[in-house]
Amino acid sequence: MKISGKVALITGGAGGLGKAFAAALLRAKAKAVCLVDISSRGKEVAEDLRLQYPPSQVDFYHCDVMNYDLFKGAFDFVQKRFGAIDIVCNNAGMAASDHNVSGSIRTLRLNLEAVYFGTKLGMDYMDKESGRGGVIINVASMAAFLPLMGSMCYNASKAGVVALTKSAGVPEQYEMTGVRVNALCPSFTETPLLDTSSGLREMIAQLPNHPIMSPEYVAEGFQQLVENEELCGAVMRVTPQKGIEIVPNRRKDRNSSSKL
Ligand SMILES: NC(=O)C1=CN([C@@H]2O[C@H](COP(=O)(O)OP(=O)(O)OC[C@H]3O[C@@H](n4cnc5c(N)ncnc54)[C@H](O)[C@@H]3O)[C@@H](O)[C@H]2O)C=CC1
Ligand SMILES: CCCCCC(=O)/C=C/[C@H]1C=CC(=O)[C@@H]1CCCCCCC(=O)O
Repeated sequence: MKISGKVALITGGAGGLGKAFAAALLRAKAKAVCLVDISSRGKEVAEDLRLQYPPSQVDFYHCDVMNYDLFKGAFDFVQKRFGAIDIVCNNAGMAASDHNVSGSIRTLRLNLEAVYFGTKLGMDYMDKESGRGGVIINVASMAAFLPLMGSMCYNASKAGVVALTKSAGVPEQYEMTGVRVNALCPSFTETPLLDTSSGLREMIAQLPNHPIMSPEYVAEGFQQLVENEELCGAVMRVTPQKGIEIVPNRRKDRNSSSKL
């Protein structure tokens, strides 16, 4: 998809990765980006981006995406203000340690349930009948594949996002909706999230060959998932070791001419 002139909604847009994704779209001349976030910091982030990237429009919508009706309100707001939505990024997320039961349950709800809400709403608002097709990027994590000790629900939520995205992005579904759905799986990235678990930075520092990536680098992968029309149901890893790469899709391989 050509980003120029398009309208985007990004959840968790006040945070480290959300702001970098918004900036990438704005550099590519998106018409409008709406940051949807529970934190009122989103207002200043939107203001900052608006000043950096005129004449694109940048707005903030205060919302808890764990509440379906409130989240739907964000879609209505964006559509009314800017016109048909083209790009949805389900990025809002959190982490909690296994000792924290209520935090772990909240992690499952925000990182997985709200991504289901955003995927369903994205399809409802952008499909060929109500909109003009589009693309949904769901932010998972390398934790979907490499379980981090001490955060069972974080890891499970991210594995769930990968499975949900693959299901939403099967070719038969795309034929009906015209909406591509892809997952982005970054490794450790320099954002405020890294400071929410005590001792996490020390743990990362002890991992061999594990520099923390910049949000701008992860945003390069995000932009490829938006732009490349061939990617649907795709899962992208972004790691400091191997860079930006698409995980081989076994379902596609099975349907291809290869007999392996
Ligand atoms: N930073 C990292 O190392 C990695 C992060 N990720 C994922 O990237 C995504 C973005 O995280 P970061 O930018 O790193 O963290 P961040 O903490 O900077 O941003 C997360 C944003 O989500 C918002 N948020 C939290 N609860 C919300 C709710 N109920 N409704 C709406 N917004 C809500 C927060 O206010 C915050 O602005 C998350 O899904 C995270 O799991 C994935 C891999 C690595
Ligand atoms: C190789 C795996 C890369 C995973 C990248 C990622 O998603 C990182 C997320 C971390 C950000 C804040 C966290 O809390 C997340 C990891 C959780 C680590 C385990 C914390 C356990 C504890 O607090 O006791």
